[in-house]
Amino acid sequence: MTQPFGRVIDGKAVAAELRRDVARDVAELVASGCQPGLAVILMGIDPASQVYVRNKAKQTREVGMASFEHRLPATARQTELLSLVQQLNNDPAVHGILVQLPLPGHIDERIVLRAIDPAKDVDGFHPLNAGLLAGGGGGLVPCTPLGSMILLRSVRPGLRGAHAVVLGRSNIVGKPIAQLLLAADCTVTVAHSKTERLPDICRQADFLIAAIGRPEMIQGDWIKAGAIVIDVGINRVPTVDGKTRLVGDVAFEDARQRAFAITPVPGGVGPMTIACLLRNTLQAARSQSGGSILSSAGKSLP
Ligand SMILES: Nc1nc(=O)c2c([nH]1)NC[C@@H]1CN(c3ccc(C(=O)N[C@@H](CCC(=O)O)C(=O)O)cc3)C=[N+]21
Repeated sequence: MTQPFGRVIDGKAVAAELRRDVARDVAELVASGCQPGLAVILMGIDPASQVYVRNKAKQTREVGMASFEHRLPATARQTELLSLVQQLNNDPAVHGILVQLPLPGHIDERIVLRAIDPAKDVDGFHPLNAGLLAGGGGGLVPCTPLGSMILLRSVRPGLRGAHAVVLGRSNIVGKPIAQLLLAADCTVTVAHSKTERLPDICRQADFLIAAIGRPEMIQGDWIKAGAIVIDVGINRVPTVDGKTRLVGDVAFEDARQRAFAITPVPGGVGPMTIACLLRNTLQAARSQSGGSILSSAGKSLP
């Protein structure tokens, strides 16, 4: 018998399945003479970024894509970074470009993200892709929001009419997730650090998407009975024995008691982010080896 509450959503397994699908399609594309390629630019030595880049390069090769890594010192000038982006924009072997965030303080992130060819913008951060998402689809969708939607749909295929509460309003996660939920006919509330009576708003959520970056801030009694909780937070916190461990934005064990289903950290949204990056690279390679970036316009969002 399946349990009515406390189901843990296995992001690792769903991500592995998605990567298998991507690998199969990559093989097909390679057979037709195009190997998808993903280039990552890492500037400086942010620890979270290091983990991500390591996992990503390995998985890129595992699905049969070419992986290109470019490292710049934290002190490199913005013009140097921009000319590298330009070089990758013009490189036909590169179908996807990812500039690791955060960037050092002397770099204007907005200028850099706007310099990436929107057709190669596999993070989906370019304003053209953000605009296409707001307009209902057709561009490249940010990976973490895409992965969160796939996990949500893995336990609740029909999302229509449900009240989704998104905690966080970043351009990278909160806003694009809100757009995807709206496109799926949810009623969407976007809450953030200045929101008043946050626990009460959370208690109204059929779907609670936590993307605020505060370790275990969301308490068990903020969760509506039977809600689905997607925890996007990846926070490294110290343990008693002097090591560190990863926790989400949600107090997992307490929330699990009340939720219908919940994503763990690690092993939830994180692995989906990388799998979706590969999916986006495949999509980008396809449109560059044939159609335009708008060729999938009208195609339904996840
Ligand atoms: N342009 C850009 N795009 C990004 O998508 C991006 C970025 N910059 N900068 C850094 C953050 C961080 N990020 C992670 C993705 C997956 C895991 C992941 O797979 N985490 C594993 C655990 C890994 C571990 O054990 O440390 C998990 O949650 O199960 C972690 C972190 C993407 N980021």
